[in-house]
Amino acid sequence: MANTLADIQTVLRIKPFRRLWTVLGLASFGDWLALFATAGFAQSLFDDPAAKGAAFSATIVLRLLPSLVLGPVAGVFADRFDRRKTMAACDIARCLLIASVPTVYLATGSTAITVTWLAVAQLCIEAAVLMWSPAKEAAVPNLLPREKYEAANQLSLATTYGIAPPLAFAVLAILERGSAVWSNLGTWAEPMVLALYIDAVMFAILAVTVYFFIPQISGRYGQTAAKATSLWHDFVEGWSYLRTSERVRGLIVGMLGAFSGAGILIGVGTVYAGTLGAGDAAFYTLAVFLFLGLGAGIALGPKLVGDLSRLRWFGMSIVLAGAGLALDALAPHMVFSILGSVVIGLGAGMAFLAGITLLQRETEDEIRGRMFAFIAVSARVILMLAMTVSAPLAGWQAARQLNLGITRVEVSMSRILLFAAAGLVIWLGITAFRSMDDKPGVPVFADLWSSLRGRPLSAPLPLQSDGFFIVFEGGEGAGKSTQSVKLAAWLKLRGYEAVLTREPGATDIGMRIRSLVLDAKNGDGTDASAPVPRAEALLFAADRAQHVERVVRPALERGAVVVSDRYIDSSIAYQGSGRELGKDEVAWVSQWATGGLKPDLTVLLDVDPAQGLHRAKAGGEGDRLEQERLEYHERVRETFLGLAAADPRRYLVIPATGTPDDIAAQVREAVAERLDIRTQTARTDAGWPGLDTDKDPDRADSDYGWDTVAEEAGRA
Ligand SMILES: Nc1ncnc2c1ncn2[C@@H]1O[C@H](COP(=O)(O)OP(=O)(O)OP(=O)(O)O)[C@@H](O)[C@H]1O
Ligand SMILES: Cc1cn([C@H]2C[C@H](O)[C@@H](COP(=O)(O)O)O2)c(=O)[nH]c1=O
Repeated sequence: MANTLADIQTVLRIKPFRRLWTVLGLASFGDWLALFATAGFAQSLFDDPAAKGAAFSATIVLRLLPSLVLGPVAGVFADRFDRRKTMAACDIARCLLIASVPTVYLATGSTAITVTWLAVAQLCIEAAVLMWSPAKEAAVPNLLPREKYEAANQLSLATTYGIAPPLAFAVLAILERGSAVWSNLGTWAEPMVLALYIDAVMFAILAVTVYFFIPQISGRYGQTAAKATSLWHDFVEGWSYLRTSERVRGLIVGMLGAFSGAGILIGVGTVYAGTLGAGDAAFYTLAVFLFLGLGAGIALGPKLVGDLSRLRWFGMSIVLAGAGLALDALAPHMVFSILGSVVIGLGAGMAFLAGITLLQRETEDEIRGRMFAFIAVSARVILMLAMTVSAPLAGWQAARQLNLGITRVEVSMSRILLFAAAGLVIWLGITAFRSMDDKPGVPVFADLWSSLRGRPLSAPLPLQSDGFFIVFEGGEGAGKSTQSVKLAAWLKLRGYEAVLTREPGATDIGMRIRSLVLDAKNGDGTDASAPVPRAEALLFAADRAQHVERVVRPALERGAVVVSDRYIDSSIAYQGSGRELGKDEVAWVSQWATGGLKPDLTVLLDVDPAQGLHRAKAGGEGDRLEQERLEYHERVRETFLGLAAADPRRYLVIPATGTPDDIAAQVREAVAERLDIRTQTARTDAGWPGLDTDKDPDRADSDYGWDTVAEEAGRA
């Protein structure tokens, strides 16, 4: 379901989640503050500009290293122990470690000791973050109903990446600007020292909040005894879960694909920006647009795609990010690069949101922490690897000009790498899509288009069928009844179980609907009691739902050949075009009503409406629809022909001007080809189920009327 502001307000009304969200916001703020304050503090210990730069980047690298060692076990902790206690303990640890850095300096006054301790503290802070994050991610689903996960994730991601970093920078800027005032108080009040102490106090408050005010985070640990299995067992269990769950594997493959693309993009970014000839600012401009796209994807993605399957959305978003990379790789001008960056951001943002939400939905509480830890660690490793490999490669070999006639493109190693990244990401996106698709058989673009318009296509209901579904369509008097009876009789003669049926009216309910929609004068004898167009469309759809569920599906599941006089196309033509209700809308209603059941073959008997109506009325007035004006029937005919032209493999169009026998021969030929009848012997020599064996197919018209059909099919 697409999220609205109301959904976000709803999740914030859930007290435990509101508190956890506040904790998350403050913790993210604290993390960013700690990261940059420690880096800034390390810088302030040196005077030499080169040493300052090295100190800054070394502090950040130190924060990334522990994930390689500790990452795999962090998730085991999150799943094994009470998550509330894990989070509170990590917050206390962070408080003490952050406070210790300036304290060691103040106490010893030694740069060497402080730097050494800072390195140790950085490693330990990161270890605490590694334990805290999967515990928090895994706890969220225990506080919310399933359908609210996505809105909660939107809120969390916006807080972590949209609100917390600028707030942390703002605090650092204020502390720096006011340094002239508070530095006079002593070394302890220098900007970065103050920032670290403020941060430490905040983590202490968070520990208290988590421990005493959000008991719900404990979840199952609140009720059950501690686990009896070993840490190693839990670790191995996490890995084997990855092997057995195809969906979770698809999710992880997709997410890691996206991260490898991001790593290559960051690695080649500056060199690539240079090939655009747009000056030094080009790299930063592209980064800004990338983040704008990312934010838009997270904030607006769910609203944009509406009710599109989230499993499909995930794969499609990754492919979109890959397409953005390809656009960047080929961009002849800065404008295209900006567009490419926005597309990458959009795709990555949507994939990130969908991925986290799906992982929360798809994984059991017992294993969730390990899955989140796995993603966090692999993402960091892949990101670092992709950056370190692609950055030096990007500058390899000078760029060459490629003349494309209308424009010149600078072909450089950075673009080749971007193109390779695009290929990789698209391939992984498609792989993830395939392994997770929950609507196999539903065309991807039609589904996406319908979802953007608010009506996603539903997955076809499962059908175990050896049967074959043939439908006759066409205007009034085209000869559908004549031909369907002939075909059913011929099939029976060949030994098939042929079920002859029709719409509307193949079931008891259908008979009543038929009378409601077709009787020329209803109830009081006036047109006022006739169904209005939308009611008419829904009545036909209701008849169809009953018909498919009670007659068609069971017959197909038995392996029968079903021959139906009219089906969905009649609704598209008569109600969609004739009544001008909209072909797509009417098709969607029928698709839903039938659970997506499509005919294997549709025989369209094409007749000039004037001629067909003349035949059908046979001197009488005709039913309510036959009394419609000629233009109405012209529209119906055009629509039938249009549907057939759009899918020629599924349709056989026969002009209804030949004799009934000529037409029947053409139909038989097409059906025989599809059922491979010539190469088969009759299925039974003893007779046909439900029919007398001595019936002559040539007399089928008179012998096998609709009553026989309905009885055979078993009216419901
Ligand atoms: N090929 C044909 N040539 C001439 N007349 C035909 C042909 N096929 C059927 N008819 C006659 O046309 C009339 C209508 O035929 P039929 O009931 O089979 O058409 P239909 O398409 O099922 O009509 P409706 O849409 O009204 O149910 C019948 O009298 C039938 O004998
Ligand atoms: C299934 C279906 C039918 N109709 C119309 C078309 C005809 O006018 C009648 C059916 O009469 P028939 O003699 O049985 O062919 O109903 C429709 O308008 N929409 C539909 O979906």
